[in-house]
Amino acid sequence: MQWIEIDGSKGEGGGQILRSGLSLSMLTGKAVRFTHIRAGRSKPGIMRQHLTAILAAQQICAAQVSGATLNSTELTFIPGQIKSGDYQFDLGGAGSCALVLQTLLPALWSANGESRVRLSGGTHNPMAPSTSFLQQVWLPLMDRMGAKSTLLVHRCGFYPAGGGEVEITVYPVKQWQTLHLLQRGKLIEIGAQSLIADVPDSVARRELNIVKQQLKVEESKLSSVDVSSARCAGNALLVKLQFEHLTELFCTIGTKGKAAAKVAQEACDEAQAYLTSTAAVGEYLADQLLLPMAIAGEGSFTTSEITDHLSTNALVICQFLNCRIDIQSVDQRIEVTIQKQ
Ligand SMILES: Nc1ncnc2c1ncn2[C@@H]1O[C@H](COP(=O)(O)OP(=O)(O)OP(=O)(O)O)[C@@H](O)[C@H]1O
Repeated sequence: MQWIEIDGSKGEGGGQILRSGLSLSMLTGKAVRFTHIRAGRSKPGIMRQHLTAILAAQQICAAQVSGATLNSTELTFIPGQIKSGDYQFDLGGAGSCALVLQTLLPALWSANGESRVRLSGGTHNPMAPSTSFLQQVWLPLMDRMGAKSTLLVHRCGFYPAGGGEVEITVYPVKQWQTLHLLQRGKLIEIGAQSLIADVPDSVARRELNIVKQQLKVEESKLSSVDVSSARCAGNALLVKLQFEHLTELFCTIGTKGKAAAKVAQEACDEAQAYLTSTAAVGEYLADQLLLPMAIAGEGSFTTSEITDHLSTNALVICQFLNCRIDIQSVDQRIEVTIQKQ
């Protein structure tokens, strides 16, 4: 058997190397051996969120797996056939539902039939895409690439208790479409939403007022949403920028002891930095577009910087797929081009 060897200490050295490797192993049927998993993190090895992704991937493609335990730094994964169907997975805390879903979706899009996945965990986490980001930014772009799905968030889940409930219906891809996102086009609208769970509405108001002043947002485009059925108190501020060719969303998380003004300032700073650049795609979206574009066989986008996540993900993808990913600086922005070889 031919093995793909992935050294998890390379480049960014985090969980994305493992997740992208799993997605591609399921999709291509190639066996993979991971070593030095998350060696770049202060607590290396497989954490709860990664373990859920591994076990979910194993179930979906009947894989033979060894090393799938918490803190393990090595894993082997021999994929079998992808099966569409109904699945349910639990992150057992506030681990990111979005990251687990992103791991599984490429395989489910390539399955023969429709699938439904229910997942419990965190919906709005720091350092991960929120389910709002998936719903409003990433999945609509996947849709344009021919990969359709419907994501419902039945309950929000915040750190530390989690308990968010999401459900996604995934439809098989008939034909991948090429997507080119070189320009963002004209700004159509800026809006902001503050999600609050057992947090006073005055916190949401303070956040929204800062966004209103700094980003010049109309009052009618601001809203606070009470999501109090969440298992623990929580707050997420979402700033949405809708352009002619795509939507970007910046999400910052409010935690106990963090001032509402700071939560709002972080979101405004991220949005401002993006608005000031001429790139179409923000830094987080950039690394999350690479894999689907490589699966589609072709694609391109502009972004503002070459993050470690972007360059490391490109290396992992090229270990599995016969493609070429060019990342180069052109006119004060970064142009990323993906082509089949
Ligand atoms: N605010 C954000 N909005 C959207 N996506 C985000 C945001 N913050 C981080 N991400 C995305 O989350 C992913 C994080 O990957 P990373 O490998 O760091 O995560 P992880 O598995 O939780 O790992 P680790 O604990 O190893 O850091 C990246 O794809 C990144 O683009």
